[in-house]
Amino acid sequence: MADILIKNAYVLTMDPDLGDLKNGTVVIENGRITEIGKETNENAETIIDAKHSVVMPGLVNTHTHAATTLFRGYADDMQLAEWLERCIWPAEAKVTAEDIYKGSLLACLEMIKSGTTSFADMYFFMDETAKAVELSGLRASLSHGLTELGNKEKGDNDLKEGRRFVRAWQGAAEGRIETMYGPHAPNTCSEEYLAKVREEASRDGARIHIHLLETEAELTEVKEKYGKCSVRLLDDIGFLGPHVLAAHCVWVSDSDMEILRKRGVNISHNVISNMKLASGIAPVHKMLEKGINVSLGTDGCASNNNLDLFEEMKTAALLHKVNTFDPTVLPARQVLEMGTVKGAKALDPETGMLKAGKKADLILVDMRKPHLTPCFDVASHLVYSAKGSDVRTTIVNGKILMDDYKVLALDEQKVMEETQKAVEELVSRVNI
Ligand SMILES: C[C@H]1O[C@@H](n2cnc3c(N)ncnc32)[C@H](O)[C@@H]1O
Ligand SMILES: [Zn+2]
Repeated sequence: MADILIKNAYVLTMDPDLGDLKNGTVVIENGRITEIGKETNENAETIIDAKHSVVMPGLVNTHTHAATTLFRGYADDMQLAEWLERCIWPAEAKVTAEDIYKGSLLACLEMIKSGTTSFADMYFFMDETAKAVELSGLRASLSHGLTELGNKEKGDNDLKEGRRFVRAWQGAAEGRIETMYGPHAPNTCSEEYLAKVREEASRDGARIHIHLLETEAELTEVKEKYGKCSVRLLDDIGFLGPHVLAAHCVWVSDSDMEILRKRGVNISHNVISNMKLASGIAPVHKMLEKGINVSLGTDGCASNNNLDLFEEMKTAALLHKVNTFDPTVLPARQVLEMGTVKGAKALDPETGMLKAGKKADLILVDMRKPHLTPCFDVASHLVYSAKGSDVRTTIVNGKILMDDYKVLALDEQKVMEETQKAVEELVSRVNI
């Protein structure tokens, strides 16, 4: 007998061979999708009637700082450098491991409730985020942020901690946790340091998560220091490859894009964070045209201010249309690909698509809502009309994390109350 049988669903498989199935079924066993089709004779321990719902792959958030839910709305409407240096970093200096645990749990809760089934994170006290991922049931690619900031000793200590974390948690939580190295950015880490991180990562067989050309200031700083931009700098030290996940890539030139394409680098587009911090507009349609793997990220809640990837999909679709004066760029299906298949390609290619053999990371979106009526085209609704709060059921690794709006692994009220309390104490310590 199978574990879960979903029936009477509109199944948006994101598999080009299968397409969408009206009135379809999905069978899940041992954490994987075993069957997809119109009908099945399978019986299952749990049967989900998905009438009036869309079943689709869970969304993949390829760049965030989960625990920064702690700083949601704490410092808005500022320049990135000033925002980091005057507000975020001083606050982060006072944060405890317990705060990070609570902030991460809140992030996991928010992601489960808004249909995100896996995410890539870069932060510190990462054991705490890993514990939150383990408890919540989500899938994640986690890295300890390495910020050298001109201080060799700090760089070495960060690298030591990053290495310890990579080795301690790789494959943990029934294989739901992947660990990565997380050098912060080419303007906060030196060339030698980046080369060292690259070497350590390849020795451990770990992948790398980095911020890349988020701001014009990074472009100028790196050019002044090295006589070339960040992408060339990284390429010249053999840093780039398909094992690299680069967040932002706002200030990339045509020749940078060519390098990123050739090296098979995965890009995380963080459209709302880039808009809020006024970092600029990443040339996403050009990157997609070149065949670069561009997925979506929310960035942290300090610069978004939520983790709702439905908002991210809509905003990405809209911004690139108005930026190019071309309403045909980033159509709904392509944006859905960025939120699912392309994100999965960056984090775990065994997810992101509903297909027999893939890991069972999927969501049910409730279509019986005023703002989703009538329905001509499901893909259009998911990108332009739906919200994270329309997700009614979330399944990761074949386990139901939210069942018809009820989160099973976490006590919602308690998670919110505890984070609120922790933040009040934290803010009284920072005193700015
Ligand atoms: C891992 C480190 O990255 C910082 N951080 C959070 N958001 C951004 C952003 N948009 N750009 C650069 N760094 C950021 C975190 O605050 C932490 O210090
Ligand atoms: Zn970031």
